[in-house]
Amino acid sequence: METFIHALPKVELHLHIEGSLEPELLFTLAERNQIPLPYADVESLRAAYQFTNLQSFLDIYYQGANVLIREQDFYDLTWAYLQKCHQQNVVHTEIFFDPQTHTDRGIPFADVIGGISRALADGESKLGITSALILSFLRHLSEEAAFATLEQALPYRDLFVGIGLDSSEKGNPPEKFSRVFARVRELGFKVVAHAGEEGPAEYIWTALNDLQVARIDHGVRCVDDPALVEHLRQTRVPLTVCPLSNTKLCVFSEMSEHNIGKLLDQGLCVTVNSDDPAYFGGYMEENYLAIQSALDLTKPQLAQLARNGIEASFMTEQRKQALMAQVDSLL
Ligand code: HPA
Ligand SMILES: [Zn+2]
Repeated sequence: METFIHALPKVELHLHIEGSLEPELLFTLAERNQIPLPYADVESLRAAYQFTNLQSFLDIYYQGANVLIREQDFYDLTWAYLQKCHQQNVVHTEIFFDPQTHTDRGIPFADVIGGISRALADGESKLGITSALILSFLRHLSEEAAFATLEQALPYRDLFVGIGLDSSEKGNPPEKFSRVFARVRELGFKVVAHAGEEGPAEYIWTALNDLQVARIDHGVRCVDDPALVEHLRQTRVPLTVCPLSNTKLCVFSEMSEHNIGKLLDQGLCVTVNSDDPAYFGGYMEENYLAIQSALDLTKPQLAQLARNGIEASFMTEQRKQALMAQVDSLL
């Protein structure tokens, strides 16, 4: 199974680049930028990665991002992630970045997007990994702040393809951002949003109807509403599911309780992703392996998950067909 999972040409659609900051690089950057850390060493930092819910993770994740200061830091962060992709046969990745986490600390937007984009260009020319960038608004902040971030981003509009919505979900429903996403759609960007991770199935409906998203990030709580499951099955609006994230943040008590296998068998376009791999214990292959062993998934089921990732991506139809054929050739 390990060989089969490795051989699958994998597409990642739900990855926060700030969540790929491994403790070792975090310490290196803290030293380089002379940022004091409340942890003595890499081991004690890693030991602090014990989460009870989304917010307990976000508090540590935003603290970690404070070591990212220079354009080169954003390059190094992104390049380290792309090397992981290369090792794990991830051939295409669509990456979130959270500009407000950085601009609110006085880091220029240009340095954030510049460093990430420069690494992505090298990822394509040196490693053959294609990619797209998705700017994500922080939903615990105001709609006004999201509008200001959009304005700041527009001079760089050629560097990203879409806009998403992340951070603390409960109490920050999608409709809080209806107007800014209407503007985002007018400008021609793809729209995605985190919904139904911890928040209710209702937030998935409003992400679909108010924000008119092309994909739902997470979405696992759709099962609380059978009419929504049927809608997702019929429309094949993709869910970018993150199994290790869901168990680390106690969305499911253990992997054997995860619903990705059931949703797959019901015909929904569920995909496998790593979310914040440095914090949740694994990249794409570790996520595939974890669900395979806990849910006893077969090779055809794993291949269908890989096909769903290809289908759900923003790649050209031609590239999708070529990758689908590669998956099929493995069965
Ligand atoms: O899983 C997540 N959910 C919401 N916000 C996030 N920001 C990084 N990861 C996440
Ligand atoms: Zn996420």
